[in-house]
Amino acid sequence: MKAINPTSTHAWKSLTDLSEEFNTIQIKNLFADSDRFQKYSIQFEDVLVDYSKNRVSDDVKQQLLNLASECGLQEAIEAMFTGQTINGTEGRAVLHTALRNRSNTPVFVDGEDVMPAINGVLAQMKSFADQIQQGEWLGYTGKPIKHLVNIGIGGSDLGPVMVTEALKPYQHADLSIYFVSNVDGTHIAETLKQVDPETTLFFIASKTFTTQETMTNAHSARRWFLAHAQDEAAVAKHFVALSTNAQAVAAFGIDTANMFAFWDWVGGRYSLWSAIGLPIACAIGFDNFEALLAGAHSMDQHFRTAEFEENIPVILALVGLWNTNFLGATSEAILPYDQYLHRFAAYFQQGNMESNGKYVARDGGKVNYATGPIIWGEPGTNGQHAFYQLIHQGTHLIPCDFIAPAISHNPVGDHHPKLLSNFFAQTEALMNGKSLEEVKSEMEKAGKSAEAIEKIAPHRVFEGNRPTNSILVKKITPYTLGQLIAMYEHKIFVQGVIWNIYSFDQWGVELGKVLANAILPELESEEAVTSHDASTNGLINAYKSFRKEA
Ligand SMILES: O=P(O)(O)OC[C@H]1O[C@H](O)[C@H](O)[C@@H](O)[C@@H]1O
Repeated sequence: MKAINPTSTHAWKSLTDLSEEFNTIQIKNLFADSDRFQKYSIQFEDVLVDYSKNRVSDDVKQQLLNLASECGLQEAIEAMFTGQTINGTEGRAVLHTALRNRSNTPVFVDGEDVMPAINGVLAQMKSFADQIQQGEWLGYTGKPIKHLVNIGIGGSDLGPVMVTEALKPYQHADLSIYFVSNVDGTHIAETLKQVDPETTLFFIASKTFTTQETMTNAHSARRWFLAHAQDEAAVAKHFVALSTNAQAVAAFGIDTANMFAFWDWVGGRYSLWSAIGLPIACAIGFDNFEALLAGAHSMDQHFRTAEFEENIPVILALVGLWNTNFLGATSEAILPYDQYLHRFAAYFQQGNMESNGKYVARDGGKVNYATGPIIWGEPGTNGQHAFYQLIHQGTHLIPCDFIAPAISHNPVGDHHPKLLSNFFAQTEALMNGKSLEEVKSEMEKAGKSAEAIEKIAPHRVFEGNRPTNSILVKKITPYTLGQLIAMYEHKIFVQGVIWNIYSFDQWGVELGKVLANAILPELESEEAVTSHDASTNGLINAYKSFRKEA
């Protein structure tokens, strides 16, 4: 992959020039072009992406496309899909696309086709998920499994949580699923209260099988289980491992026959397509899991082959980059108008921020431009009654992605048209705003006094001109969800390429882990510590003093 400082490109300079004009240009005025919606929206199968409500013109778009070319995007895409070592700091390929490569064409890593191994694990997953779904996998007292408990954190938690929540309408009626991630004992304790050891299956999900939180929760679950089962041999019926680390799995006491493998070229936050997806397959059935893979594969094909100007992930990435690097946005909100997608923003908080939250460029120098934005969001309409105030009238520019299905899984009364009317209205309001004149005339019509109008009217003005993308899908199915996830994954990839950073490592999470391991033994004794700065010493010593009253 080329290592190019994007600010040194011709396109970056042109975009900088254009940004002066586009910092003040009114999006609503751009709609004087009656073809704008057609020109600035892309439909791929049942996914429609409308980016017309952005401060984007043909010139801006052309320069953004030039930027992508100057930064070697096409070569970078091919490098990823063909298994080249694009994770430069860990010396690894990045092949979540191979996990869902339904065309089954060979994909080589170091001269070896990875598809047979992927297909082997998928077959193992299918056989296991079928047994769970059909009530054939029995617990130590001969009863079928009813409760699925995934123990994992980060990429070994967020994907399966988000997907199983998003696809709840597809979940087997006799199965319930729980997720334990936090090392806070409350998480495992409250979960274990809800399940029955005779009918519970634990998935110990960890790429490394060394993560402190997961191992601590896994040991607690094992102790709890053995307190009931009183038989080590029963563990094999109730614990499976999803990992790349067979040695650590065996050391934990899980038979490697009950291990579902994946590989170091699967990043944690891109791993739901791998064995990490086993709880998904068990909850919604393997056919639906395969449909999820197929949806992602279709988006992969689109991303790899569509011209950049008609390429959804490329366009979303470029528009996001324009907002971040040229129009001053520092965050992006993901706002699904679908209750089932309530963990979607949280999922991409990790996906995006752990991938592109980096200030070190590929050559080891410090970047001189903004990289990954802060990602946040909640489902509409809840967010409207919480934080939209700031999006409409705050001092920060917050580009928003609105996501909604046209068809609801729960067509109750007029809920869905009401939900969607809010989606459409918000994007319109964010763009159009409301002028002082409009507010004044409304207040006059409502019979307000001149004095009241003078005082209140400015507070009721909306500047508007807030950029939004609208992503409308026909229905949230396993297939379209797979498409949406892959769409955002590739958006993140494209931005990382242009920002000239390594999107597939996460060194920034290490320091805190190391320091916590140093502090843990210091918490054992009651003696005051003096080994840190005054604040850290003070906090540790206050903790030791408070806990005496426990
Ligand atoms: O799957 P594991 O090895 O347990 O890792 C779980 C998570 O923890 C790490 O600290 C990383 O920040 C994440 O990228 C990863 O997904």
